[in-house]
Amino acid sequence: MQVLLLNGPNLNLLGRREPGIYGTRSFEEYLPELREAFPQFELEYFQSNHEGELIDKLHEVGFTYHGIVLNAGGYTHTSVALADAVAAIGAPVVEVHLSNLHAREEFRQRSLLGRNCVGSISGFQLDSYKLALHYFDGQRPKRMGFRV
Ligand SMILES: O=C1C[C@@](O)(C(=O)O)C[C@@H](O)[C@@H]1O
Repeated sequence: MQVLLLNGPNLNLLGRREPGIYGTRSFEEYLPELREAFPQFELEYFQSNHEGELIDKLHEVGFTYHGIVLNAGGYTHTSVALADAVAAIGAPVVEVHLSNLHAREEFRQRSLLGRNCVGSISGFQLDSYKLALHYFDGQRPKRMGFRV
């Protein structure tokens, strides 16, 4: 089952960018740990600093993948177009953030995407992604008590 991990602007600098807020590990460092923890999923990772590329990626996988874990970075708070793309596709999207948005500046406390997502996870650093994948794991079809 395919799941897309989609990161938006500036998340390519994780580990170097404001480490007091976002931690000291890059996403590339974390990814193998995530893949090991969830061997049941085929995890594809895509990052872009460009709004249109993020939208194109959502369109590309949004009608075939099992789910999408989306950290839209700053676009979370500004992008109607990205929010529309999340609403347009069929795959469920879980919004994630490393930092606890509720404990930050007021402009970060509003997500334009949130209403179109199945849920939002914020504040658990890189483990926010793990928690999102646990949600998708719980959504897998089960038969006779065994995972299929
Ligand atoms: O780029 C980011 C990262 C972020 O999405 C997070 O993961 O905590 C929070 C956003 O407000 C910020 O613009």
